[in-house]
Amino acid sequence: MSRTRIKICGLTREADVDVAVEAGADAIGFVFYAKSPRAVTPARAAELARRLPPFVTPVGLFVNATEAELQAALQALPQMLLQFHGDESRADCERAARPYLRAARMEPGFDLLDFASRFSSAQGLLLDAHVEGYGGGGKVFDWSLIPRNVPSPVALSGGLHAGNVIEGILRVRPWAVDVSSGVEEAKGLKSATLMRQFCEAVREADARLDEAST
Ligand SMILES: O=C(O)c1ccccc1N[C@@H]1O[C@H](COP(=O)(O)O)[C@@H](O)[C@H]1O
Repeated sequence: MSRTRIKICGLTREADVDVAVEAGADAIGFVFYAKSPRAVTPARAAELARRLPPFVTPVGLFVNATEAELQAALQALPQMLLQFHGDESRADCERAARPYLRAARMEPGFDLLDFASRFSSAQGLLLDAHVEGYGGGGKVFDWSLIPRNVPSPVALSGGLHAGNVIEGILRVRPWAVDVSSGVEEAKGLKSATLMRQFCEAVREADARLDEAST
């Protein structure tokens, strides 16, 4: 049975966390990047993460964070999965000795297979569109740029919403999907309706994959 994992990223309010969990999110992202409109402090992220039930993973998103910033966030939220979304090297990603996702900023000419081999210690690769400001831009990239034989689990991201995620899943067959601006009513403020619609669309895509395989 297909079960595409769902990550909803950039949550800043308790009510949004509760709806995301109830709608079926497997992971909730907290943005530790001060320039993002969705940025939260480590203390605030820890407060929000206290609402998560077992088996829903908190994910900390970093963009070129300093060692002190990374450690402060890890101290507040020791159980989180790390997501590196900037220009971090493999050594940067490994320095905390924690499981991590590495974001690849997809654009024509980008060699994803080379990137995957450079970041083979990542738990998975998160494929996002190349945008100014590193991410969260709501931009879809050309999914045909993704080779078939990516050796790591792939989280498809970049401009996803309830209206295009079914097509994304059917075409790319990712391990997970990740969404931020596509489920927002305003930057950093998630919409309960859009989050529910997004999760329902993912389940619909899974049902279609199962139907196609019988
Ligand atoms: O959310 C942000 O503000 C952000 C800032 C810097 C880097 C990444 C960011 N978010 C991540 O970007 C992708 C795509 O987001 P969207 O759905 O296109 O808005 C997603 O993985 C977020 O986790």
